[in-house]
Amino acid sequence: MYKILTFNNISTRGLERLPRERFEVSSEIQHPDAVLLRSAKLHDWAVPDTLKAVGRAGAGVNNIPMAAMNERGIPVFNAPGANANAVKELVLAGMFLAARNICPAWAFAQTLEGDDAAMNKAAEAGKKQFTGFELPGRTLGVIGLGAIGVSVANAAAALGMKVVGYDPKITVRSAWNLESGVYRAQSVDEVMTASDIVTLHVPEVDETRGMINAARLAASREGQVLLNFARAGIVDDDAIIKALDEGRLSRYVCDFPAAALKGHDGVVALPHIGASTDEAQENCAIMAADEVRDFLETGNVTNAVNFPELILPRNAGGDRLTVVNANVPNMLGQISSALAEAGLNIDDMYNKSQGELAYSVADVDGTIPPAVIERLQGIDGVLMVRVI
Ligand SMILES: NC(=O)c1ccc[n+]([C@@H]2O[C@H](COP(=O)([O-])OP(=O)(O)OC[C@H]3O[C@@H](n4cnc5c(N)ncnc54)[C@H](O)[C@@H]3O)[C@@H](O)[C@H]2O)c1
Ligand SMILES: O=C(O)CC[C@@H](O)C(=O)O
Repeated sequence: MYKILTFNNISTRGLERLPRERFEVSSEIQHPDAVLLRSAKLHDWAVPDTLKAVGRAGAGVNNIPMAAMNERGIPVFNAPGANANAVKELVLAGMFLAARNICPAWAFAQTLEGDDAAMNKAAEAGKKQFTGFELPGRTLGVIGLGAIGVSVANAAAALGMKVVGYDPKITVRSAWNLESGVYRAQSVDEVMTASDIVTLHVPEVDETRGMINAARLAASREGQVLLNFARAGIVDDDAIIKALDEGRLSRYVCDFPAAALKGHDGVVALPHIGASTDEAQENCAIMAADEVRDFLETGNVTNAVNFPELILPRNAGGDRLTVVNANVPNMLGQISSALAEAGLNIDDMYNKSQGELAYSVADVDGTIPPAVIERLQGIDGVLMVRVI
């Protein structure tokens, strides 16, 4: 029986993928084999020795202590693209909100008083302050052309916008999916100066933290609208307020309320609802649950951000050994020697590496004795050993 600890509300459609006869799933489990979570922050969590996998029912993994997971040889699975449509739709809503001054116009309408005639008269008199602009012909800058960025870029192109995109590590898949008319910028600065509206779709990592800062905003196109449905840390909130006050930015629409932003007329801050649709929550939960289940039951890896993709069809017969180790020389030799010395033959084996980690799955022709497991665990650089 595998034990799965949940940290957030995970859609029941996802939890149903973990059959109760083989998986115990609860938010109060001790000694979990795996966790499923959304945005809960695990940085201060004492990682239990029993943990073998993390399933993030979403895209971003900045709430997970990746270094600690790598040190223990624990894969972190996520759900790439599973909430991209939900975020794209909210980004489009954000563009329309900003272009048509919908939030202040709505706030104004709520202040109207009197009978219908008086309200109508005041509405007609006041509406000129909310004159906006239309999107066709305007330039949208998209920073980060992954699942969400590509989806937003294509939708904006379909609305008649010019689109400028920047992503130095764009994948072949994203490049294939991207509208051919999207102009490829060479830098963040180029996007900032070329665009009427800029939208951010990068992960929060060291390289992107504080990416939109005072210098970049000072050089941006005057009156720009900035949309941030990626992560709070990518943007310097104090610099945003200054840019709004100076008119460099006309509106900042984001998914991340913060003290520095509160109460400013130019800010529309939503409560991190980019992925909050039934469809996205189900897609993410199903994908993460399937990935974690497959890893626990077969050792196969799909969509782990820190592990190589590895799928080895099960060779019927003996045990399956999985080993995670530091990506250094002579590990495979030591692993196969330990098996050979115990008289075990390897029927099938697959080894791959990614970054600092290497992962091996081997099907052997018998039962792996506890002494061999202990020996494997004792090899310098071996981080995790499992027999399935
Ligand atoms: N508001 C929400 O609820 C919500 C929902 C989903 C995702 N997100 C955030 O959006 C981010 C993007 O999601 P996604 O599904 O598109 O992820 P993704 O991995 O498909 O795409 C991210 C893209 O950013 C690019 N990138 C990385 N560093 C870059 C840099 N310095 N400059 C330009 N591009 C860079 C990558 O090459 C990649 O193509 C997530 O990491 C997450 O933080 C927020
Ligand atoms: O689970 C959520 O609601 C948010 C998820 C989102 O931030 C993500 O990175 O996928």
